[in-house]
Amino acid sequence: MPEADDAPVIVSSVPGSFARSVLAERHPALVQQVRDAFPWPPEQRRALDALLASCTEGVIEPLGPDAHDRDHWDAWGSEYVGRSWFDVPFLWSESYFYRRLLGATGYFAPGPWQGIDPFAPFKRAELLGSLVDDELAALDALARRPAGERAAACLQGSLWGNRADLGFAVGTPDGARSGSAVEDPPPLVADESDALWSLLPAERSPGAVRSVHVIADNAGRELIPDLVLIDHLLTTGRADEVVLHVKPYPYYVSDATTADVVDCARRLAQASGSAGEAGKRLWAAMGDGRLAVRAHAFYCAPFPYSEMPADLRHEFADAALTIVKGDLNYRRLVGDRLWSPTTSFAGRTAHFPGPVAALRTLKSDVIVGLDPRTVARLEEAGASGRAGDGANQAWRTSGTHALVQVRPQGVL
Ligand SMILES: O=P(O)(O)OC[C@H]1O[C@](O)(CO)[C@@H](O)[C@@H]1O
Repeated sequence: MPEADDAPVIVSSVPGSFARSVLAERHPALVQQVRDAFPWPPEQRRALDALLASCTEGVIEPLGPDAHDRDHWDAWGSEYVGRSWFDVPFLWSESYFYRRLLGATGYFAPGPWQGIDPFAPFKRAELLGSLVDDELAALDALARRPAGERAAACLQGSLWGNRADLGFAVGTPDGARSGSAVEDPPPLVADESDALWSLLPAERSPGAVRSVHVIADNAGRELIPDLVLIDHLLTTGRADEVVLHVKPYPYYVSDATTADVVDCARRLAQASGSAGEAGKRLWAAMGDGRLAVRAHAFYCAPFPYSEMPADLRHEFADAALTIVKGDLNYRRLVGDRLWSPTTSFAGRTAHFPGPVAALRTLKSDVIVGLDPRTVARLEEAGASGRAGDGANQAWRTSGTHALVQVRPQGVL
């Protein structure tokens, strides 16, 4: 696989590819699930049916003339209009699919369905589920452990929370996957946790305010451990303030919006024991500005982070560290291309305006920053960890593996 900047952009037209399966199987299944999840009026049902036909057999059509963001999407990809969804960059077609799905449900248009999150029933079921109760109760035992162990556990919880996303469950044979309560996770394929902590020492002399940014991924069982990690950073003095970046509208099924942050903070604050204490601290931190939420329009744009606008660049440049969560953010961070897995992570993230860490379980073909022995071991073992199971690339997409990769500023 190529290492140069001209590594092939991932498209969905390659038979048997992961990207093809997302468009051919996952998107139609999702349209059906959203259609069934609400008593939509006829107009929305017709629009969802039209989207289903378009994304499976049709071509990309422009947004309607009244769409508030028509100009944006014209600028972002008018050259794709009239082409098959499968033939354009995977990152673009997925992003546009979610934009169209929300358009079909009336999310953007003035009227009674405006602002209704079509994925809310799935998010709500997860947040109210007993798995969250178990994960919150586990925080009591964590509170009794030494500081170093607590830090490591908070980081692991946030990392493996990425395995619990709902979009990933759509179309999988078992319908859902285990999440942050991973019993016995395999070793990380890259573990630069020490470098991450070294950027945020707890002991330090008084000085400038230290900001940490977290680019969130999924709500629910991922965002709760993210918030626990944020609480840990704030209470241990590793961060003076945290900025949590979320999506400006529902996206990729379970991606967190501001409403989801509030729901998760409330779920924590209403829990008993250590979880409740953390929740109340987080609630207070949001109230006094030590925990701020941002929902920049760029987070739903179909582009890599190398193309982020100047105002976001400016924010990250001043951060002690930006933690980038999840698979989609990883694709946007390093570029949605078929890189050689040994391509340098520092090189691929050199565009990022400040120290950056990726916490991600592997759910797509994009991967960089591995050492050759790890690649050989993964390709030998396939997805399951059993040698010779015949699925030697599945480790990239199965969500069973995870990584912590860090680029401290200035290391290229
Ligand atoms: O929630 P995450 O970790 O960003 O994962 C979402 C992943 O799901 C997919 O969209 C497939 O549906 C991947 O392409 C994407 O990267």
